[in-house]
Amino acid sequence: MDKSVILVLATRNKGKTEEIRALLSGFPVTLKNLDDFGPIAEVVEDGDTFDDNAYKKASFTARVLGFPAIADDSGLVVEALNGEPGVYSARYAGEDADDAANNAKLLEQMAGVEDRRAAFQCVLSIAMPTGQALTYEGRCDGVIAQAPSGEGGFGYDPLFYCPDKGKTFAELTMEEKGEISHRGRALKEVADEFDKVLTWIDMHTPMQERFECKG
Ligand SMILES: O=P(O)(O)OP(=O)(O)OP(=O)(O)OC[C@H]1O[C@@H](n2cnc3c(O)ncnc32)[C@H](O)[C@@H]1O
Ligand SMILES: [Mg+2]
Repeated sequence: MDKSVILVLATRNKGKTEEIRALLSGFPVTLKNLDDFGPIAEVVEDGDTFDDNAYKKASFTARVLGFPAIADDSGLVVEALNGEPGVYSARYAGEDADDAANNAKLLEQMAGVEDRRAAFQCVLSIAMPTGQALTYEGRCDGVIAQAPSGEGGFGYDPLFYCPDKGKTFAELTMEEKGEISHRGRALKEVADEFDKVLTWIDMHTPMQERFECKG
């Protein structure tokens, strides 16, 4: 009998969804999207840190849906901008800003700035309906390019230049990005101790709900 634990992917970002699905493929987990359930309220991401917001998203989703959930809170931290846009990365150019508007604002803020060092950071929270959670982190250093380049990825990828690769994140394949990205590194931490994660989920799951059974 195959055992597969159900995990709800608590994100509304299509780019993240694709990357996390690819990076967790091959692991004994049935990953559900928020769309697989009825409408649920959006979490207010008003935490001061990636940790706070990741936990808020994961624990809210797990509590409301009754399944363990995994959430990603991530963003771009730019040295010369005192860590901005940071936790405001998704709405840097305003509440309803899209990627193009955020990228345009970033370039504007960086006009004439010599120190272009930046890092993508990611915190993953895996939470149970009871509120207990595991936390994983990943980081990737790079520099802000002078102009966008590349068609892949999402968000700030066209402006995030990775010196080791000689390319922006948007010029990498999803697989190449996953090998070095903040998200890829955080998920590698999860993958490295996947047995522990499964045991932990099992321990915090009521007996009758423990596994989806196949075969
Ligand atoms: O909260 P969810 O529903 O997961 O989706 P979101 O897009 O709002 O996600 P965040 O609140 O974590 O905000 C992260 C923002 O940081 C940027 N970002 C994060 N990871 C990125 C990546 O791998 N490549 C490019 N930009 C990224 C991008 O602008 C995201 O919208
Ligand atoms: Mg968000």
